[in-house]
Amino acid sequence: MEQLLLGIDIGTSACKVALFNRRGEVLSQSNKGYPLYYPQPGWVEQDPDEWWEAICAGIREVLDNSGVRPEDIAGIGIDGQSWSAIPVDRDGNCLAKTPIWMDTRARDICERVKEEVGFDRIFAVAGNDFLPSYSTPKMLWFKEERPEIFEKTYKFLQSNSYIVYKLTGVMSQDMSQGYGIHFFCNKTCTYDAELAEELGLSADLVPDILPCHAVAGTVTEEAAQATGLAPGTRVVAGGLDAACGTLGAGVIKKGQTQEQGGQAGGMSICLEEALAHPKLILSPHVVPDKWLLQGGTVGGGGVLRWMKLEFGEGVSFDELTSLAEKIPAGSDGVIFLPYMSGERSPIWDPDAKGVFYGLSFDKTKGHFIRAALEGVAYALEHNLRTAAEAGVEADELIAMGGASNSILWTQIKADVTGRKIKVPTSDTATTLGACILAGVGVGVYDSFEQAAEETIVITREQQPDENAHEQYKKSMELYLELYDDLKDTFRRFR
Ligand SMILES: Nc1ncnc2c1ncn2[C@@H]1O[C@H](COP(=O)(O)OP(=O)(O)O)[C@@H](O)[C@H]1O
Ligand SMILES: O=C(CO)[C@@H](O)[C@H](O)COP(=O)(O)O
Repeated sequence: MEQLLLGIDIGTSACKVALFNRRGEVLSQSNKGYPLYYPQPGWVEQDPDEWWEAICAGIREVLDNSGVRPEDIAGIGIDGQSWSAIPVDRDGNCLAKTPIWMDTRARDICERVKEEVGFDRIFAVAGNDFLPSYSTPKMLWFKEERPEIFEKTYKFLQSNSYIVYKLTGVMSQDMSQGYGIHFFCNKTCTYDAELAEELGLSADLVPDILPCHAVAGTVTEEAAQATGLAPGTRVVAGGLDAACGTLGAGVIKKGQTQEQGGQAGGMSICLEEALAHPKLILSPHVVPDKWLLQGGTVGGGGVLRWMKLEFGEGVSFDELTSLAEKIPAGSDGVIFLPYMSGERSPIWDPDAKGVFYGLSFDKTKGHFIRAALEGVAYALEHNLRTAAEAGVEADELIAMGGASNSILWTQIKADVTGRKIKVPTSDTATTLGACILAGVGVGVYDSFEQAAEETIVITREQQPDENAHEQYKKSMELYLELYDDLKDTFRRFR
């Protein structure tokens, strides 16, 4: 009997479900979208039960289209977007929409708590700054602004944990997503109960911690009814989407670096120690005893998705990006600041705005598209330079996410960063990473190294062009200067 593995990715724009064989070949996959809600300026939230509905439909579609026996699925791995704060009661009922990773509603709480508890005390445990995008401030927001919900809250769950619960009835917290909780010690991967109290919370509000590849539970009869899965199928704890994508891109050794091309942008540099930087993001890798020093930007693939929705008039991504092919590197001086919901690393400015600079009558739609693609690449380079300040040098990049489908965009990132970019088989690195976790957890693979060896194939490599890189050094200076010149304006007119 072929041992199959099912990967589920709770992305920002959609959930992806993919059925893999042990060689990492996709037998069937589905993509089911769900809405984002923007109820107030700075608020971005999603409904976990809409995630669940989409995932049930996605699993059924994959099972129907593949024709496999559900019993042949040896394990299920789930990865999800970062920094949720899903309040659930004792019966696991979701009590409210969750603010997602772009949401900055808790910004005032962050400023107050950092005053009261102190940056150093928090950073010493978390290895991350106390910023509104993270889960902890969102838990405090529920406590202070929605006490009627907070009082009924038994646990706050992460995105993947909520779906693990819906499948198995078990509430868990995986190590990689622990980084969203500031009383989770990134070095020891344990809770600091004292810091939880100092922050005004309790470690009892989050589930027990599991390694990402540990079996959290098995599919219940109820979940089997909802999905078509076989009852008893093993489900592992899973992890952070960026970390699973990093694993699925084959980044499991020190210095290897993932380039993130989902809605969010950024990178993850694999480390063998918990090396923090106040302007970057530290999380455990989903691979034990490894860590990821991450740059997480708001404007990743989502910038192009927004342009396609608002200005694309039904064209495909490739048709849209083809307009940029004819525009020279640097977009004839047009610069785009991709700060479309404030910006996370390395500037951490919730007031920052998206900006197109350098327009004149001779500029075309192609200039807008190319400047947008380049702006995302400048944000990536800004994070790589920040990591270098911490003594962490990223060498070659390995691309993942939907944006890695674009040869032009990948070339622009190579030219801006001056680094070679390798692209694995397809943009299913995130679901493949989730499946590798399941495969190691249930014994299909003996190790992560063996799994990566068997499943990950690099299909193309893109080298930086020296002339373009020289041009981009100048554009990068202008990009950085524009933000420095505008940041006070962003704040005064927030
Ligand atoms: N062919 C393409 N060219 C450029 N960008 C693409 C292409 N296909 C998808 N994308 C981008 O990839 C993003 C979706 O990637 P995905 O990894 O599915 O993100 P998420 O998991 O965050 O939903 C979209 O924002 C879209 O802009
Ligand atoms: O914040 C991070 C990682 O630190 C992002 O990875 C978000 O989790 C969104 O992921 P995508 O939906 O863009 O894949």
